[in-house]
Amino acid sequence: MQTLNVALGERSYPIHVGSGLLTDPRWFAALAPARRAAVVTNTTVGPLYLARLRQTLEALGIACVEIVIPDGEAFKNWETLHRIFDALLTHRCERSTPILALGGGVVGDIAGFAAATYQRGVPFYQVPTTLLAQVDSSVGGKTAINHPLGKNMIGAFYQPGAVIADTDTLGTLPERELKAGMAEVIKYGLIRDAEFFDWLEANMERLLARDDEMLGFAIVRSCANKAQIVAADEREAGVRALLNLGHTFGHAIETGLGYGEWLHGEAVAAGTVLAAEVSARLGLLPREHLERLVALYRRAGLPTRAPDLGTERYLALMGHDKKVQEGKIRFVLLKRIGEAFVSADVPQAVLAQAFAACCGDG
Ligand SMILES: NC(=O)c1ccc[n+]([C@@H]2O[C@H](COP(=O)([O-])OP(=O)(O)OC[C@H]3O[C@@H](n4cnc5c(N)ncnc54)[C@H](O)[C@@H]3O)[C@@H](O)[C@H]2O)c1
Ligand SMILES: O=C(O)C(=O)C[C@@H](O)[C@H](O)[C@H](O)COP(=O)(O)O
Ligand SMILES: [Zn+2]
Repeated sequence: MQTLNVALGERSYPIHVGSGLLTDPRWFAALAPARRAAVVTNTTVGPLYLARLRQTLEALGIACVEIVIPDGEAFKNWETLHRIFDALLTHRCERSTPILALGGGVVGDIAGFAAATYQRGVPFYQVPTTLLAQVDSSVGGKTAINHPLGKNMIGAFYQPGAVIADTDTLGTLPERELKAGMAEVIKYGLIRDAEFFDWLEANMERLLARDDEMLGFAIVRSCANKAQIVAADEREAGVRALLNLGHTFGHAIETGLGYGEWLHGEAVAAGTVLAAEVSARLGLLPREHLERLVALYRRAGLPTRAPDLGTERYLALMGHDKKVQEGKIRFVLLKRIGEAFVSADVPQAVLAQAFAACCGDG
């Protein structure tokens, strides 16, 4: 078991990572003196883990209001958010009633946004159950729902009171979801932690085989990287934008195909290859580095080619990116494995060349 800290002054919070946390009341003691808590989960995770969490909370004298939403990216929307508000109101949840998100990034993002806005903000706890959520989405306070025109377009920065990541839950995670989570793990290596990238190259097969020790290390190292970035730049005025590597293209893929066809991590992997291709074509990233990252994605079972939406459609979709400033799309590019930066100077011709090189069946 390891605990990290996200240092944000009086809003600092711990990230607990380890085995058996869901059944150990110690990690949930911070919820007291609440006598009730609302647990938001979904139709897949609920049957697997809600009873365990309920028992743990009951041991602390906390009764559970259970809010079970449909499963999938397509449900990270207004309608589901309203269903959560309806349930909170129907059960007379109060300003002091904590909301817990039990599930992957979809549950975490939407429950977090509900917590940020219900009665102008109630206590919030992340209990992530996917690799992606344990290494990325549960940390840092970005909460949101999707809009048909763009990913995560409506949301709030709202930090949790704690992140409780029980690594045992990864035992039931489908293979495709484990691989999708690996895209965000690899991201930390690419943007700032070259040593971690080397380690991932050395250990990818053991990670995919769910070696507990390896996965634990990867989760803690990822969270440590994210915690440092968030502590330095909570609201993405600067360095936090690097966490968006591959996302300008990736979000366009997710939105363009309709939410859910490609998993977020899959879209981020293909989007990162596009960002790396642009970087290489601009003479910024050596081709060998591009080849290394493509090889690692392949070994992780992630896509390295993007769908062929056409340059015009990509540009229109990317025009909604949250990093757009004064109408200019800002891209996260790579200088080498371990160093990324933001650039608004990507000529359209280079983008078109990168799409031609990296889209379609190849
Ligand atoms: N807020 C952030 O900083 C941030 C960061 C990265 C991604 N995200 C968002 O996170 C979402 C993706 O998250 P995700 O990859 O966790 O997807 P997800 O939440 O859809 O979960 C993936 C699938 O795994 C299932 N599942 C979850 N835990 C399980 C378990 N332990 N056993 C079996 N099945 C389980 C879910 O029901 C779902 O079907 C996207 O909406 C993305 O935009 C947010
Ligand atoms: O925490 C961040 O900052 C990130 O960018 C993490 C990303 O992995 C995540 O997908 C995030 O939701 C994207 O943020 P957005 O602001 O582009 O919606
Ligand atoms: Zn992401």
